[in-house]
Amino acid sequence: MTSIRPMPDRDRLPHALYRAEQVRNLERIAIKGYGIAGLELMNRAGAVAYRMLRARWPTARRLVVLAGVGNNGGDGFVVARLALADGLSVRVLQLGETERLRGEAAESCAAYRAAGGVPEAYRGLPRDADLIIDALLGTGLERTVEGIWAEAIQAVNDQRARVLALDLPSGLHADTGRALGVAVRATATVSFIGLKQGLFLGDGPDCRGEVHFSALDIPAAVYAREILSLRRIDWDQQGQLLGPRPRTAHKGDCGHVLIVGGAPGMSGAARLAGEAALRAGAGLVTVATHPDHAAWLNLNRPELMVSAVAGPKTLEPLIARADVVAIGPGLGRADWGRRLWQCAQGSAKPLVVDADALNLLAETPARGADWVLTPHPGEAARLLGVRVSEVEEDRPRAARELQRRFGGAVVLKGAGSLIQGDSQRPPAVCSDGNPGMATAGSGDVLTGVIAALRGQGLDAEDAACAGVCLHAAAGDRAALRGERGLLAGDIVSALRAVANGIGEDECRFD
Ligand SMILES: NC(=O)C1=CN([C@@H]2O[C@H](COP(=O)(O)OP(=O)(O)OC[C@H]3O[C@@H](n4cnc5c(N)ncnc54)[C@H](O)[C@@H]3O)[C@@H](O)[C@H]2O)[C@H](O)CC1
Ligand SMILES: [K+]
Repeated sequence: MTSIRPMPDRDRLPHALYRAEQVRNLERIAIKGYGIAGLELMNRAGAVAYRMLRARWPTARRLVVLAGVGNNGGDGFVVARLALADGLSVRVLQLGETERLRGEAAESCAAYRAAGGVPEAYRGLPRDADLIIDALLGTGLERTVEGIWAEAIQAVNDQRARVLALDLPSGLHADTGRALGVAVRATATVSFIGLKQGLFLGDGPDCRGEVHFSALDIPAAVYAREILSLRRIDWDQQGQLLGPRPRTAHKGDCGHVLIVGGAPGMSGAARLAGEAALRAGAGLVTVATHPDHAAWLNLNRPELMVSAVAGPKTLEPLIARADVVAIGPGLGRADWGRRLWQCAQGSAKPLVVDADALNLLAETPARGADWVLTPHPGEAARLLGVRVSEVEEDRPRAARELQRRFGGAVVLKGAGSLIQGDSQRPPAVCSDGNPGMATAGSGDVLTGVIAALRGQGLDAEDAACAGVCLHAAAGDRAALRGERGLLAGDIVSALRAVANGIGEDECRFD
């Protein structure tokens, strides 16, 4: 029986992500190199999807399969045939002419007919479906969805029954995660052979629902023949990079982080970054900030050390004492911020560069071997001299170009933050996180977290990957009390429990 990774929990989802062409290559190797027929793969895919839907929604009795004219549709016919054999009520609504079906898809349709099934031309969605199976489009999506295909997808999104997408939500581009016109918003997606990177990029997080995966029992040796284009990371995996604290540890062993920022009126950004660095395990944290508010910046967080800096002369000794410098939160682009940025940039210390320091870098580009840049799409666009839409159109490409031009490790923030380092490893995309984290100060918290991990000995790329995942997992923990109204300070409050692997139900104190 084909094994499936049944539950959508990220622990069992593979970390390897692929583009459509790579999955087709894996299919080709499985078929040509291991003699697994295309029809056999399709039958396995349909069987996996059918077993998964029966386990996930055992009371669903009335299924509607929306079938396209390619092999994604073929998967749908397999599901329909199995449902029919189980005595469920099932209707297959065909988009495009059934006569256009070819190869394995035509054979699956014929098997469905032989079992007593009668495909119908799509003329709208029935209102009594318990479950809709989206078998319209998979990795063969070639163009913007229009006409009756767009109407059908919109009808699926407008109705209330649960939706299981086969391989990909129809209309979602397998490589970029962009919805081409319109895409199905699925309750769950079951992906086959290779987990598609588009499920974790662009519109993917909004369309995919729960993610399930099956390799369809393709031999592991097949995967050795295809390099990853992207790797999925999460805190469950990245947390391993931080071993337990030595019993003899003292604060000097855990890194001294210097946060530089907080121009007049923007002290909160520097304060958030500093507190986040403490909560992510830094031994010492100093905030170098504007004299206007230095005296009270740490009033209710005395563990933070605060120094008023007027310019390079007062900043240099603080940089000399630090292990890592995070510059940018609330820095501003006035003369004060500019002079501090030039001073920090000229130091030999590992840097984490965020917010206005990135905008100053965009004005006077430079390369850094050992820094971590953390742009959001707007800052990335300024650094690259392009429109934001071009960054968002192909995020892996934008991250690659940023790393090529500026060096170090780059975190391209957004839904599915991307990390591109200068090692031979493929870029990484974090699958933790939620829209509640799109809130003022969230980026400042991330800057503090990455700086703290850098100060605890991780290199730029590892600190960026682990920092993004810790920040996102803390955001998910904070979102247990609701995404709307989630504050950056809530993320800070969740860091400690998540960093120590303590579950939500194990700690009821704030
Ligand atoms: N190959 C195998 O052994 C397996 C494949 N699996 C499933 O197959 C699909 C990929 O199938 P493919 O036929 O390449 O493409 P699609 O079914 O996704 O559809 C292509 C089909 O649709 C037309 N089309 C493309 N874009 C549009 C559009 N915007 N509007 C309308 N029509 C469009 C195109 O002309 C083609 O005719 C894969 O995702 C899996 O689901 C099995 O899972 C494993 C074995
Ligand atoms: K689909």
